[in-house]
Amino acid sequence: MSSSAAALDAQLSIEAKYDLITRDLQEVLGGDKIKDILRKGERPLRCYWGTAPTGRPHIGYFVPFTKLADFLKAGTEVKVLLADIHAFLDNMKAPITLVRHRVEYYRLIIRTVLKAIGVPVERLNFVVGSSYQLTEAYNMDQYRLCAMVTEHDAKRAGAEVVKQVSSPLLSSMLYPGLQALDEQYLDVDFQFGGVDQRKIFVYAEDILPKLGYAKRAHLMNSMVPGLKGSKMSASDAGSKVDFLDTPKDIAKKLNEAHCIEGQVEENGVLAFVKNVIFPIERLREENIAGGNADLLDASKGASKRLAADGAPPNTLFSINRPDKFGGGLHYSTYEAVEKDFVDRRLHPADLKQGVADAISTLLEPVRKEFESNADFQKIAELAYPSEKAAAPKKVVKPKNPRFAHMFTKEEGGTAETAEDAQAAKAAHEAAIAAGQEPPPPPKQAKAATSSTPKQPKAAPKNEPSRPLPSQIDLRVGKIVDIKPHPDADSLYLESVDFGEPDGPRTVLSGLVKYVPIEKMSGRLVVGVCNLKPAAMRGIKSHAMLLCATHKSGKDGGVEPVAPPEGSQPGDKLWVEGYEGREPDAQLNPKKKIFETIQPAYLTTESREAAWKGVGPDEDETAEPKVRLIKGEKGVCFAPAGFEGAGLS
Ligand SMILES: N[C@@H](Cc1ccc(O)cc1)C(=O)O
Repeated sequence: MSSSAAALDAQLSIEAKYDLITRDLQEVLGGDKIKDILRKGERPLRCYWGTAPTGRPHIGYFVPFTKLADFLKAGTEVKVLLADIHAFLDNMKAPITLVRHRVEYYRLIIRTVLKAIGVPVERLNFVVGSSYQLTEAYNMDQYRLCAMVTEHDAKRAGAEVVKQVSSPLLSSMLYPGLQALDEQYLDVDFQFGGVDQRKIFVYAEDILPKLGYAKRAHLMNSMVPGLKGSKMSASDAGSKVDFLDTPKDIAKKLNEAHCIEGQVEENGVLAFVKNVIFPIERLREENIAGGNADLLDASKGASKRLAADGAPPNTLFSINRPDKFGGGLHYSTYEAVEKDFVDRRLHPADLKQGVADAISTLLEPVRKEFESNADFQKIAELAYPSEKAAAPKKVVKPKNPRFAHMFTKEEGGTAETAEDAQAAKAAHEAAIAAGQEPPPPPKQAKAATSSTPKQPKAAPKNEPSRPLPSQIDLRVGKIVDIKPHPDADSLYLESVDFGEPDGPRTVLSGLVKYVPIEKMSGRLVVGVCNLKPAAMRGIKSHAMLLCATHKSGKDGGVEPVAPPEGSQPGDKLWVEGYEGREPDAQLNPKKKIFETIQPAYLTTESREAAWKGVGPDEDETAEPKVRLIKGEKGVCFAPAGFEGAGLS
């Protein structure tokens, strides 16, 4: 520890240290344990942050990095785990032959970036997972753990972190257990990670005491949406800004970022300003105030200030706006940026430009280091050899692409109009095709300055070019009346109360073969409420019940999905991560919105209803993520026996 850092650390009160450790976090589990250790003052706190060296790290990593600085400032001993074994346990995200090169690449890039933002790297302790995970003691513990944990619990723990596939490898089930053991073997008081690690953290809290070890505390930062919205992950390239991108690359990616005028929600650019730019600049100020200005020495690889020369005092972030658009802008708080943006005094184009400049400034020393260091370049090439030869696009895997049993000819009788028939057929085909082809890539909105006169096919402004799961209106309904359809043997004719003032809706469902009428009557269901009404054998259906189809196919059974316990008719349901958006009033059949979203509906191994897809705000090559379908009261479930089922 440098003497100035030690001095600062000694000056801080216990509360101040705790506040520093926990500021900006989304969640803290076991904060009391941390306070106890601080209070006793017998030894420094110890923590670790782990990363599995898979894809190239990108600027989303800035978020945990500023926290590492906070931990150090509060006198905590910080380890950075380069979890090499985890990198291939997770569905071979890093091939075993490449993983050691990736470890070196991660080590180098992380160190270089940390230096650039003024984190005292010499105080960090880098540890490679395999350096202790192959010992006899660790392995014996890992077997003991395996003898205590069910497959179900292990899968559940990894659901948000480990890639979810239909036939999971054994390795993916070992992953969370190893991460739990790491806390013991790295001898820490707390583990820090993104809130996506929460299930693994809770699992660790449960399992370590059973193995006779102490339960650790867990600190979680929120998931910052990528520039295109949603979590930034290392394993999907494309739209993410790489730490080694040139200013030109950065400007281009920013230009394509999701940033709608006046809108704060789902705005990846504003989120970046809030979660990265201000914390980094605050760190810079604190380094100066704390007598650690040496960390900001450009000759040692630190980046420049993001406040313009001559900006008013306290400025942390300046936007170099041309005079003709009102001139430079200078901000000392994120709130002020947000306010200007909401009040439309700050235009998206200027914000994007300002953020692109800021990122370029932050990354300049990183690129310089890379360009002047032949070893660094060699490691990058070894770690990511075929990077330039475009990697094959990942395909969204087939996921029971069976479309609604009510709309197809065999199940639902004949559709009445030619248009309905065509829509149903197209829907069916789209559902099947979704298994073979990824959805079309998002179209980039043209910059405001574009000289292209017209783009007839382009999606209107503010509207995503691929459907959003939130466009589907999912609601809790109650079957208040049910009888067989007078003219179609396979259909029930139901009255379903969706809590609407106009009374219940008429709904047709092709469930006669699968669910006895008495089990349907009075049941709470999940309705898809904004499909264009479709007539079948003379009666129009005004919603569709979301149903699970057994993983072996319809012969295995079809059952309506249940809304969360305690739900009321009319309660809204949504796909996790897409809450708070208004669904379309009615889905335009020509846009095939439901048809694109539906094939990615499924149930998890614990029967939770979910959507496993790639949002329009994500890179289309990203791994589809499992996001639960839920409401205020909890998650929607399929009945027993419908694990890993399709939903339609
Ligand atoms: N699970 C972490 C990586 C990690 C691996 C092992 C650990 O002990 C800690 C963290 C991630 O998703 O990036």
